Amino acid sequence: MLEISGLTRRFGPQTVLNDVSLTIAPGQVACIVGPSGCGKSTLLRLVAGLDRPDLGTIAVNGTTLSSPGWALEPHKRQLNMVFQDYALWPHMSVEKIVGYGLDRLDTESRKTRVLALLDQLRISALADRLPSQISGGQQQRVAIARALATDPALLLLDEPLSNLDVQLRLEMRKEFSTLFRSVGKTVLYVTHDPLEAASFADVLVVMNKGEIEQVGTPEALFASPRSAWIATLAGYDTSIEGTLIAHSDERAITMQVGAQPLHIAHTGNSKLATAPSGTELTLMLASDRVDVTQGGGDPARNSLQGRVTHCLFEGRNWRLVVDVAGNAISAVTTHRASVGSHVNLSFSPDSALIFAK
Ligand SMILES: Nc1ncnc2c1ncn2[C@@H]1O[C@H](COP(=O)(O)OP(=O)(O)OP(=O)(O)O)[C@@H](O)[C@H]1O
Repeated sequence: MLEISGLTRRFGPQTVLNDVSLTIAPGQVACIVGPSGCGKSTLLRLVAGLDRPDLGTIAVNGTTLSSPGWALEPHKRQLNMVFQDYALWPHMSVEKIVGYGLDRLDTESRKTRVLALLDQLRISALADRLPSQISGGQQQRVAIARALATDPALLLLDEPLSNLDVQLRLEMRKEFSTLFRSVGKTVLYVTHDPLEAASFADVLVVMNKGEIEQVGTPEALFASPRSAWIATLAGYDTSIEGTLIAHSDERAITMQVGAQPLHIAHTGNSKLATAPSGTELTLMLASDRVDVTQGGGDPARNSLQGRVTHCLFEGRNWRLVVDVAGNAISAVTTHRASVGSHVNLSFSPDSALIFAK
């Protein structure tokens, strides 16, 4: 169990982590995602003991690792870290690297443990090779085997797949989902790729500007995203900016988009219910759930009028880019539309998300 409470880290005037609290249950795989610079690596480094917090505490399985004014040295923490560049010692064989932290074991036990790990990571055939004699994906496995060798309570991984090509990254996602479950470790995994994270995480931790924005299973998060950034990940790939005119009820509003009043029924957003008129809003839609019909029309609920600026063939469908008061809205249709033509865009309430800025 990893327990982080009120963690704050400042660098000069910049607060990089602000009052971050998080609990990860034993054996869970938690992936930290968020835009570049939001503080993901800083959080991982504080847990690893490579940096010290200004405020807050960190504990693993009830043992305090860090509290105000006090920090356990990194090598005394029951955890190991896998770095982005693997950090393998170039002059050692794979077998020596993996067994490096096992000097408390006798030679025979050490060999047995190392061979079992090499087997688990499917790199037994590479035991005698140097890091320079194996591929990036294999180096990655060696780094993980080394991190697991001392049986840590917590495994930390910082962007472990970012140096691999796309195909290998997809392969490794599958392997990670099996590996993490089979070793039963609590895992804290940082990545800038939310879909990588969602593919095997038990818990997604979304950070933004040094704070935790949302925590939950990937399915729960994508079903009810709390921010426009998370909504983008959940497939809401096109957006419209406007201003709140009025609430009709808690699930319907009128939003001014350029000269058009847009009446929107939506699935509810508690923050929106209290927003005053004049609030800037972002309406997010999924381009494959926007219906396109030809010609203008009455500005009915959940419909907008615009002009086609691009019509792009995508193999099976057409992607239209439609200008609505300066917003480039994307919509996927089964038929072509002429550039310059006027179209009506409509969407159902359950495919619209609205965020107040
Ligand atoms: N030692 C440091 N001194 C000053 N500022 C730092 C230091 N380390 C990190 N920062 C700043 O803290 C912020 C968060 O950095 P961090 O590396 O944690 O972000 P990140 O979310 O991991 O980003 P990325 O996805 O780009 O790796 C950044 O603005 C960064 O410039």
